[in-house]
Amino acid sequence: MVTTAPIEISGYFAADEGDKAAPVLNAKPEPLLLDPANTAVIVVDLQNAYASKMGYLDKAGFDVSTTEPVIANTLKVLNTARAVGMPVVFFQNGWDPEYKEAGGPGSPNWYKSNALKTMRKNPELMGSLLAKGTWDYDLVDELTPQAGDIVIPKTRYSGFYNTNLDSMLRSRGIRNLVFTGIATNVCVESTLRDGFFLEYFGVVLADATHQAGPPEIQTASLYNIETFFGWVSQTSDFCHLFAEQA
Ligand SMILES: NC(=O)N/C=C\C(=O)O
Repeated sequence: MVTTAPIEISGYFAADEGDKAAPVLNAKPEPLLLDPANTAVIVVDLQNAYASKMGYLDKAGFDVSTTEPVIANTLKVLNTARAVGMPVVFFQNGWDPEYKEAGGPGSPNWYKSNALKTMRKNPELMGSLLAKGTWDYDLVDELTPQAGDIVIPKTRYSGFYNTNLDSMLRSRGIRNLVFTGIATNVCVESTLRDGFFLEYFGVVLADATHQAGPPEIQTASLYNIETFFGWVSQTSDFCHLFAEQA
């Protein structure tokens, strides 16, 4: 028989611990069990390219004037996560300085990447956007990784594609992924979606993310995540949940 009763709490119920042991995160569409022992924080592409004035997104015409809270809130999340021993994973998106990893005209990425399109339109920018070794590729200064953090380079939007993310997570027993970063509607959503297909529970901290595009894109992406692929919460909910254990 199919039950129509609303779900009161979602999440991974560790067989040997019962369902009451784990902290419960206030989230939409319903609260989510979030055991720090099987949860990792995933910081998506908080590089100058995506979060700073004069970075790639800015140069490509996207509004980055309100990305500062993303960095400040991610910092709060990282302080909390490290204090309770949660693994922290940073992604860095980009390619080698000659853009071999970006793919040529045989790759859809060559046509859809706004960084590559911007550089083709402005050849003087060639080599400066999303190229390893440049300021654009670097993580923002405020979020310098600490000892024990995991830094994973990636060449496409999803952090699961062609990277060692899945094995890094599985080998640590991780089942829940807490997302911050830029852009909500591109690399955050792509990675959370791929995680969903691999049976990870993904939750986005909305005020620690920012969209590429107009504000309604943020709303649309969060709707998509909350309705089809995962959960949506806020920085303060995450930090308060673990404050006592930190
Ligand atoms: N990090 C991202 O979400 N990237 C979005 C666009 C791009 O990299 O061109």
